[in-house]
Amino acid sequence: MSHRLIQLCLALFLAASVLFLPSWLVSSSYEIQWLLQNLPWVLLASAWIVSRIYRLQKLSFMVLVSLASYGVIQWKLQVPLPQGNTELIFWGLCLLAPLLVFLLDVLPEKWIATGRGGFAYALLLAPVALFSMLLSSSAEATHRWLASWVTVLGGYPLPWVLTLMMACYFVISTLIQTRRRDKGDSAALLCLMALGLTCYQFDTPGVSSSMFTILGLCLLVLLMLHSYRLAFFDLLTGVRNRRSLDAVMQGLSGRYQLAMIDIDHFKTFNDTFGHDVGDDVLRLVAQMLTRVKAGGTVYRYGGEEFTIVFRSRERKRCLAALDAIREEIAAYPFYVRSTQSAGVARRSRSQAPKVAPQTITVSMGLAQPRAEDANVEQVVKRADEALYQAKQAGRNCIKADRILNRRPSRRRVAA
Ligand SMILES: Nc1nc2c(ncn2[C@@H]2O[C@H](COP(=O)(O)OP(=O)(O)OP(=O)(O)O)[C@@H](O)[C@H]2O)c(=O)[nH]1
Repeated sequence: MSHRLIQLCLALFLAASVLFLPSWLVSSSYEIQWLLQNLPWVLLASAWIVSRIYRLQKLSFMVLVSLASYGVIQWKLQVPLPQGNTELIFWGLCLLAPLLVFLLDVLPEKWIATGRGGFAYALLLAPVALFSMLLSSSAEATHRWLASWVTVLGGYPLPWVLTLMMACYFVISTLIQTRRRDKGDSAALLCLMALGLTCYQFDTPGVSSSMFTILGLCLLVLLMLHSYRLAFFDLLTGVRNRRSLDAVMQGLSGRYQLAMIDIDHFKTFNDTFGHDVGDDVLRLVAQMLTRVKAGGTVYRYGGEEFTIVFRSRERKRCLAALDAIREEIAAYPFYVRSTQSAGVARRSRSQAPKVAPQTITVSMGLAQPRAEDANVEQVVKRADEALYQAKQAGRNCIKADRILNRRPSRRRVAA
C-alpha cells in the first residue's frame, strides 16, 4: 500500500469519525468519557516527543498548536458561548489555530529548523500573545473593537467562514508545494481537518475529545510511516535500501532472478562535475530503474551499485526488461549546469548556462539460483561476477550467469 494511499485513508478516517464517535462517546460510560477526554493529551504529547526525536520541526510545532487548541477548548470553552469573553475566544481559536498550521505548512522547513526554532516560537506566540493582550485589556475601546469583529463574523454562518478559510489554505499550500516541487505532508491537512471539524461541529458534545484523539492516532501513524521510510528506503535516491534487500533476501527461494547494476565511470562524473552532480546521476538512474518491467523491484545496494530482484524464472523476460531500461538510460541526455562543475563559482542553477548533455551508461549482471546454492549470497556473487564480465566486455551491456540444467544427484547430496 503506497504512503499516499495510507495518508488519504487517515484523512478519510478522521473525517468519517466525526459522524459516529461523538454520539458514541456521549452514550458511553463515565470511564470511557474520561478516557477519551484525556487521551488527546497522551497521544499528542507522544507525537510531539517522537517528532522532536526525528527532528521534524514543522510537525512538532503543528502538534503544539493542536495541543494548545485542545487546552483552550477544555479550559476556556466549556461554558455557553455568549458568557463573558467565550465567544471571542472561540472565534480567536477558529481563526488563529488553522492560520498557524497553514503558516507552518507553507514556510520552508529550514526557516523553522534554524535558530533553535526561535522563529517558529515567535511565529506561534506573537498572534496568540497579541490576541490574549487584547482580550485581557481593560480598555473599553479594545473590547468594543473585538466585539464588533465577533458581530461581523457572527453575521456569517460559521460553516461558510470555515469552509472558505480551509479551501483558501488548501489551494495556497498546494500551489506553493507544487512550485517548490515538494510533495508536502498530510500532517498539516490532518491538523486543519481536526481543527476545522471541531469548530464546525462545536455544539456537538464530545466532538473535541473525539477529533483530537483521532488526530493524535493519525499523527502517530504518520510518524510510524516516517520511521519505516527511514529504515527501509534510501534517502538520496528514494528507492529501497540495502537493509530492505537483506530482509527480502531472507525470504527468497526458488523462482527469482537477481541483477546487479553499476553506473559506468561514475568516479569520472564525481571528479569532473563534483559530488552534487554525482548525486543527481544516482537519483536519475535510480528513478529510471524503477520503471523496469517484468515485476522487478529496485534496491540501492551501496555506492553507485543497484540490485533488481525479479520474482520470475523467465530469464528471457528479465533480460529483455533489463536491456530496455539500459537502453533508455543510455539514450537519456543528462544536462549538467556549469555551476555544478567542480571549481566553478556558485550561481543560481536557473541562471547558469548548460554544458553539453552527458551520456550515462550502466553495466548489468544477472543470475538465478541453482540447486546447489546454499544461500542467496551465492546468487549475488554470481550476479556480481556477471557484472564484472559486462565491465570487461566494454561496459553498457548485460551478462548473465550460465543456466545449469543438471540437478545435483541424490547420492552426492546424501554424502
Ligand atoms: N556522488 C556520490 N558518489 C558516490 C556515492 N557513493 C559512492 N560514490 C562514488 O562512486 C565512485 C565509485 O567509483 P568506482 O568504484 O571506482 O567505479 P567507476 O568509476 O564507476 O568505474 P567502473 O565501475 O569501473 O565503470 C567513487 O568515486 C565513490 O566516491 C554517493 O552517494 N554519491
